[in-house]
Amino acid sequence: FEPISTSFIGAGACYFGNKLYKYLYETCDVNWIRFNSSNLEVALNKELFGQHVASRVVLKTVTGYMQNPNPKKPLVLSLHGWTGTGKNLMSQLIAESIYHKGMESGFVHLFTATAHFQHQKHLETYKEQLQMWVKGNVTKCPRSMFIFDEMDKMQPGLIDSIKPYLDYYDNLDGVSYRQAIFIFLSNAGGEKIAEVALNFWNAGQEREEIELKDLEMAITLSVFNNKQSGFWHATLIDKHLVDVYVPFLPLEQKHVVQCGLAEMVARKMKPDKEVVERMAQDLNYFPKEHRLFATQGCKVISSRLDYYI
Ligand SMILES: Nc1ncnc2c1ncn2[C@@H]1O[C@H](COP(=O)(O)OP(=O)(O)OP(=O)(O)O)[C@@H](O)[C@H]1O
Repeated sequence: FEPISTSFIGAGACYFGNKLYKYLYETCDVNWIRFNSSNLEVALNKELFGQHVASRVVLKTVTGYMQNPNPKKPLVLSLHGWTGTGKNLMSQLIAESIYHKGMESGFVHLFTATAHFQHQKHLETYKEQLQMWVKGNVTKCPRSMFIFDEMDKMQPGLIDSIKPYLDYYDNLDGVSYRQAIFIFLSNAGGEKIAEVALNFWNAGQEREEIELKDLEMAITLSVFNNKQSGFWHATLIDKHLVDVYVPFLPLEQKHVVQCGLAEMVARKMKPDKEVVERMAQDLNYFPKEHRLFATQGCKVISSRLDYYI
């Protein structure tokens, strides 16, 4: 028997203890994982410049998937485009719209080909480790996110090892992968996408008129034809396990200026358009005769800016 006051205090302490625990230690529940479609929309509009096709496709696909209580397979996105055009940034924005801790979440896993799967001779070990890692983490938290950067540098065959997890199975060895999210990033298709953007420009059409259907062929052709890429022969392509191929357009000078201004704001500086325009003017652009697209996108902005301020 416990006097009422002590049991109340005990319950209160337990409640707050539990809250504190959840606050300090991330848990796989709505306290830490809650998708917010409007947050994603706002972030895409505010932070990702010049990518109207990618923004639209990702917002629709991720929202549809996250709002489906019973998806038939995990979400698989493949992001393609020229260097420095915002593919990593996009993955970050998706992670932030789902996980309270964004990329810092213990449920978000980033793999980079050149860092994690460097040595060709270890391919079999990598395959085993990758399978174990994905299985272990989805067992711990079904709503786990796996991002594979530099897919075009990934050894062919490696991604095939996790193919069963991306498929339409109800469960595999008692684990269901249907709540998991896989995002592949690659430069494959970047040149073809740039070609399409250039054709629009040559024809006097607005960049904003470019639609997904204008770019889809460019991506799939490059992905299928690159024998060196991690996608080559990957059965996940043959089996149509990728839900959507997301094209990233090459960035123009005005987008580089936007990146520069955003960088100044991020550094808590007063945005100075003149400084940023001077920096943007000195960057390299292609094709040479038109100086239309930034060769390195927005990638070098944060280091370059230092020379101009
Ligand atoms: N479209 C964009 N809008 C806003 N910022 C961008 C955009 N593209 C790139 N950036 C900025 O440039 C830097 C590099 O971008 P990010 O890493 O996302 O490019 P990426 O497409 O993944 O490049 P890579 O293919 O070389 O890995 C980041 O600081 C990012 O914030």
